[in-house]
Amino acid sequence: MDNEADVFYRQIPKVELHAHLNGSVSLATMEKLIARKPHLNIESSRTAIHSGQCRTLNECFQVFKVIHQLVDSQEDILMVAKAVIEEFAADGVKYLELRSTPREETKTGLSKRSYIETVLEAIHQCKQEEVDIDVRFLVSVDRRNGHEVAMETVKLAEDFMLSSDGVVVGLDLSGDPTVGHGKDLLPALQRARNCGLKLALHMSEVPSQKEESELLLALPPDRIGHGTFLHPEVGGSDGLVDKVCKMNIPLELCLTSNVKGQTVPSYDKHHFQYWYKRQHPCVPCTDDKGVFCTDLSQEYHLAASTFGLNQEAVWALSQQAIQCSFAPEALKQKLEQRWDELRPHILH
Ligand SMILES: CC(C)=CCNc1ncnc2c1ncn2[C@@H]1O[C@H](COP(=O)(O)O)[C@@H](O)[C@H]1O
Ligand SMILES: [Zn+2]
Repeated sequence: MDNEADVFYRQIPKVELHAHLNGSVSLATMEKLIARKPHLNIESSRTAIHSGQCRTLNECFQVFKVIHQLVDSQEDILMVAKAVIEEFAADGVKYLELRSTPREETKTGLSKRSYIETVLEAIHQCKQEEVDIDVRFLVSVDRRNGHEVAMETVKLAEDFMLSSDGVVVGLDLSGDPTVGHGKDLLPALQRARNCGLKLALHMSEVPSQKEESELLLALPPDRIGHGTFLHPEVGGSDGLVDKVCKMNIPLELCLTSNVKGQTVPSYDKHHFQYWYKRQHPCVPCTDDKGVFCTDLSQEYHLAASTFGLNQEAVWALSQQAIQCSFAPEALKQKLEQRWDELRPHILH
């Protein structure tokens, strides 16, 4: 990618709505963690998928297991979360919704509650240090862990929504899409929705989740992660597409993640095209910038170069993401203003 274009994508203000904390850990931070835990004997090549490499979905999920071994104490989480926030800010991200699955680790005394508290502390410290980014947090439910854990996580998210000064805004449903069924998690997701948590749900990330997607759409979610197999050309249906369009549910689209995870065969076949052509709200996101060796500027650059978007269109894409966020109205307005002020300096 040439330099001049690179500068443009880095300069434009951006909104990141789909970033898993432990998948976003950079190589530099990973090396610090590895140095802290030499006994684990983990090589940094095992925690990322480099350019040109592709892995099966199953292999990708193994990577998270390795990372979780390296990030298992409050000290680790604080370091990782601060670094991730600072890196997004350095990439020109002005508003970030970070998501993570609360975990407990008996050997380090980590509880699910202290896990969330530590992420919130990292967000707080970045604010105090005047890192130029607004951060909100989504609590993740790992679909693999079933109904009971999901319900427990929702209750925790509810508590923090009420006590975190508006930092905890929603719930994410994620985890290996080939494991578990969304129908078992409906009561927990319904409860989250009823108490005012926003829902960002991974949906149709793999084929043959049509029935599950129907059920999840009935909630309905406030945003959809991936939605790779929703449309009829790839085994979804017009019915699913109609619902998503009628309810105007934004899609979080992660090009590199889908290509490296091999759910999409190549960039030009990415479903960004399908939805963008329909003028449906599409938000480019990184998913796991550490694991997939990308950043948000690169994702915008890829979308633009693959689908022929000019600078105006790229700007509109990044601005549209503000309205797709779970930020309160006042913050959305502040961000819109920021975009308007920056525009004449960046767009020529
Ligand atoms: C394997 C692959 C292609 C990944 C991209 N697609 C994904 N689909 C579903 N869940 C995900 C994905 N990437 C990350 N996650 C979730 O995020 C977790 C890592 O971040 P965290 O520990 O929640 O902070 C993973 O264990 C998984 O539960
Ligand atoms: Zn994801």
